[in-house]
Amino acid sequence: MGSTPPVFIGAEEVEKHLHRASLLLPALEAALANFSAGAAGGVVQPVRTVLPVPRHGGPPRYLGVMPAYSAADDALTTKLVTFYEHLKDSSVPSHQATVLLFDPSNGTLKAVLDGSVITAKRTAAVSAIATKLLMPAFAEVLCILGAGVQAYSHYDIFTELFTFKEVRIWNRTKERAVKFASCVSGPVRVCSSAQEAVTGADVIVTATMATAPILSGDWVKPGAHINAVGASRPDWRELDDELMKNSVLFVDSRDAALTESGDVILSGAEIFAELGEVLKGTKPALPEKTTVFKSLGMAVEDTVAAKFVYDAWSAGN
Ligand SMILES: NC(=O)C1=CN([C@@H]2O[C@H](COP(=O)(O)OP(=O)(O)OC[C@H]3O[C@@H](n4cnc5c(N)ncnc54)[C@H](O)[C@@H]3O)[C@@H](O)[C@H]2O)C=CC1
Ligand SMILES: O=C(O)C1=NCCCC1
Repeated sequence: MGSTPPVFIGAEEVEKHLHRASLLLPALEAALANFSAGAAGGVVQPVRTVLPVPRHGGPPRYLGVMPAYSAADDALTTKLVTFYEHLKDSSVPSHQATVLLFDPSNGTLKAVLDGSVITAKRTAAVSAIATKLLMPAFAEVLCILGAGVQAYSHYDIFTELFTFKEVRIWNRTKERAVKFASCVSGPVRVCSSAQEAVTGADVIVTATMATAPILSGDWVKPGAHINAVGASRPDWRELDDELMKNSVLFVDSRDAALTESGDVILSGAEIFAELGEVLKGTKPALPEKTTVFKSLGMAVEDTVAAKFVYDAWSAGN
């Protein structure tokens, strides 16, 4: 008797079962806390392997390999994600991902899932978790720097969960920011400079492919909260030294931040806590201070998201 072949769950099906990123919040909060509990939390997750794809004269290109096992969910996955700086005249997204879901009891591959929707939604949901804990009371202005895939997923969950009076966007190429403002469901102010967008903002999301700082500490309102989502290589930056050194720094994973984050490594900023430690209550949130959540993205976030989608898909089949 042959074994059952793995199912393929494409982007449309993933979107159907994960129409709102907020559906992932309980599973992600638990996964972050379990991760930060060490061995007792039952998360097995090495820092991702990132393979450069060399090509003479070309822009940076990488393949990331992200395995994780979560005992609480009894779920085993690995995500394969390529991230390529946009090639000129390419319509291909800069990030493309696939998640492989295994049966942990026997090692059999059960499903191959589109990972791009999962990556967009779980990243935004984790930023929303950080924001709920770290943003100042009475936050009124949301500012998004970058107008790509992550900008859209962050807009969706932030406007679902929080009540901002104003949303602002800036992008290096203004056309993309204008397109963003015309595509999303609510009013958005398109700003001509990052400084204009940031000034007076209470919550800031940086989600660009920048390799040098685009956000300066000078511009940031004291007490604001920043979700720093881009700059996932040790020599890439989104935030300047002043902001990194004068904020309270939260990360998803200390090991990953000290291996992969140019903003952390090159500024020498001290890490205050992992988000999971705040969720467990072993570290305080300090929302009255200026706070930075440096997000790098963790494999276990993909594990719980893939399990969520697979379970919903299985229930409907
Ligand atoms: N922390 C996490 O869990 C994750 C982080 N990311 C990172 O988030 C960032 C955004 O990802 P996506 O929205 O998928 O990418 P995208 O390619 O869809 O959008 C990137 C945006 O950055 C802008 N941009 C490109 N180069 C720039 C530069 N040098 N300076 C300023 N802006 C620039 C582009 O105009 C574009 O609007 C990337 O750095 C990506 O690697 C992506 C997935 C997960
Ligand atoms: O967590 C992820 O997935 C990614 N993080 C940084 C950039 C590539 C994808």
